[in-house]
Amino acid sequence: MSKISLTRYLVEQQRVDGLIPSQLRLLLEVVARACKSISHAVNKGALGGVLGSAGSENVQGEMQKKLDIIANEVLIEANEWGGHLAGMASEEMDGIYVVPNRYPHGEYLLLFDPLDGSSNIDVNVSIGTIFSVLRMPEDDRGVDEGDFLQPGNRQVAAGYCVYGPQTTLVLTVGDGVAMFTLDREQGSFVLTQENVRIPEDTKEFAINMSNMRHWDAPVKRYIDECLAGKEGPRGKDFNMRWVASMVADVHRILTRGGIFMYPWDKREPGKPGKLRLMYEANPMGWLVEQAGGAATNGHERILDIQPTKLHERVSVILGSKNEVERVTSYHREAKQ
Ligand SMILES: O=P(O)(O)OC[C@H]1O[C@](O)(COP(=O)(O)O)[C@@H](O)[C@@H]1O
Ligand SMILES: [Mg+2]
Ligand SMILES: [Mg+2]
Repeated sequence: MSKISLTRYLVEQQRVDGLIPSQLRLLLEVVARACKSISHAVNKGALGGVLGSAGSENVQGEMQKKLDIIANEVLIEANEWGGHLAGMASEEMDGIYVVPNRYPHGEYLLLFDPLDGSSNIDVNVSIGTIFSVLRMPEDDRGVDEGDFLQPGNRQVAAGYCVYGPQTTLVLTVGDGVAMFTLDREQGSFVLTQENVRIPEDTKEFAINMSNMRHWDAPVKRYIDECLAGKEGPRGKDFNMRWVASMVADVHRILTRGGIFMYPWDKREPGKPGKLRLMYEANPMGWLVEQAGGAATNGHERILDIQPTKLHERVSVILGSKNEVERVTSYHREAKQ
């Protein structure tokens, strides 16, 4: 059987199934090319001089790694000229990036976390790029931050690329989830799995356990019950995994199920959570839902949250449907 490249897959989505317009297909091809180029940079590691700190801070007050900045530049440069875009927003940029001369051609807005899992870059553990595509509001004359503040249920495409033992691009345009593996010899992404499904039940959870003493009661209750194993109320033993790269943890969940949580905690009570809504939780939440899973902030569906600012943070609970519903119900009960 002949291999199906990402390009052919997208052309089929456009022509045969009429699922995406040609402009969105081209945009996604440009994003994939940028990811390929980031993958090459990641692979060079110390040989390419790309490891280590950049010595600067981003808008969130986090130290930037060299690769955070390189990945951001690769995505901006690739999409500035090739992507039917009106504007871009990134974890690594304070404000939005208005694509020059976009009007009337820029139909879309692209948001990304150029390099997710920054703490893993230097130690050669999986990292990735997360992206989300929104439509540019039509009646608008100029691009401003307000145009980006759309809930996740308005995304037209979302995905990530994980740079691990393999480089894998995972994509949804609202018709299920497909995975593409980078064939380095051919230089192209090849379809390796379609109709990805997350099992509804799981015995595996992912959470940073070192924050346990700071959690809220519903999260503590859920994890306590998992830890109690066969003898506890769940009647089964659980396993734990925490890569500390959301892309890698979500990739595992899309591959074999599980629940991922980065909940609100008492360390910084004013912040809803650590992860960012627009370019981490929304794209991951949509991918997980498209694969039959669920994603909430403990109280509501992530995709229904109306953002109020670009770098808004959110509490995240996502993965196998029955587990996410259980944690969400514990939050509901605690509120009553
Ligand atoms: O350091 P911790 O608390 O384990 O947090 C890990 C989480 O932080 C993140 O690395 C945040 O992403 P960035 O690296 O893009 O800031 C997630 O990928 C991951 O789930
Ligand atoms: Mg991130
Ligand atoms: Mg990042």
